[in-house]
Amino acid sequence: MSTVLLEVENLSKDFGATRAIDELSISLPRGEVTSIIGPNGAGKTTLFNLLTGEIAPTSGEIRFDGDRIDDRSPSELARLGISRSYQINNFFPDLTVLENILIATQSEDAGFGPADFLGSRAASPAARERAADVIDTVGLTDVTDQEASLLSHGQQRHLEVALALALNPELLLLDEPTAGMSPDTTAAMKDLLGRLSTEYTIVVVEHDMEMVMEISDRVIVINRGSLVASGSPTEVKDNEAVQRIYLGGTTA
Ligand SMILES: Nc1ncnc2c1ncn2[C@@H]1O[C@H](COP(=O)(O)OP(=O)(O)OP(=O)(O)O)[C@@H](O)[C@H]1O
Repeated sequence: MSTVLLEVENLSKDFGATRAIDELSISLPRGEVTSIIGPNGAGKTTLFNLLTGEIAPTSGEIRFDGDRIDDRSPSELARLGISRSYQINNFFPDLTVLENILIATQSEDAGFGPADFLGSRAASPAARERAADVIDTVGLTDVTDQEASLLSHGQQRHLEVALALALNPELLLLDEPTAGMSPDTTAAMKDLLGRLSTEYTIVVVEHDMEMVMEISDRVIVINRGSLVASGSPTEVKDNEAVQRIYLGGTTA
């Protein structure tokens, strides 16, 4: 088994005259936590959307476990073992935590949507067990039967991660998991990512530099769609080109 799980080679993405990703090549080892950082407009969200199949590249290749995936849809990628969390709320607000997770678990079957959901009691014992595991992992067991809309902001962000975990991924892509969180809930998310890092390969786009430095095995810095630096948090922090980009500032 190769140590490299995800490879990006000469990847470019143009939006009209804007080149958002410019001949980018990176490779992500299996089992590591990689954070992607860069200043506003650097191309982080575009790269994330390319990795998750939301948009197609203009040129270049993305490979997962050796196979090309740059022409695959998000649901095909989910079946291959790549799942993502969203910055925006991606759950059904009127359904409970358990019901949301059960829908995500079953949505691996093509075309399955909330209208096909017969209720949590109709779910198979295996699906219920998987859902309970995922809910326990993210620390939402106490609110299993609460409507998602009634959860706190921090709990809703944890539910977003749980939805990605419900698909049983190998690679977990997290889009700003601590966006808008208080220091307490940020600490809870940091704990969760620490626990998940023993089981999954994780890619995070994150603005909270303290968190990036704490949770990452590797940090990839991009600017204007190109690679600026890649290495351990300390290597990247000490890199002159990185320091120039951030002009001594501490936020992404
Ligand atoms: N759908 C689009 N249409 C046109 N231009 C786009 C589109 N999406 C992104 N861009 C442009 O591509 C470049 C990279 O944007 P992107 O959102 O990927 O950066 P980012 O690093 O995620 O920024 P931020 O930290 O501000 O979210 C920017 O110049 C942006 O204006």
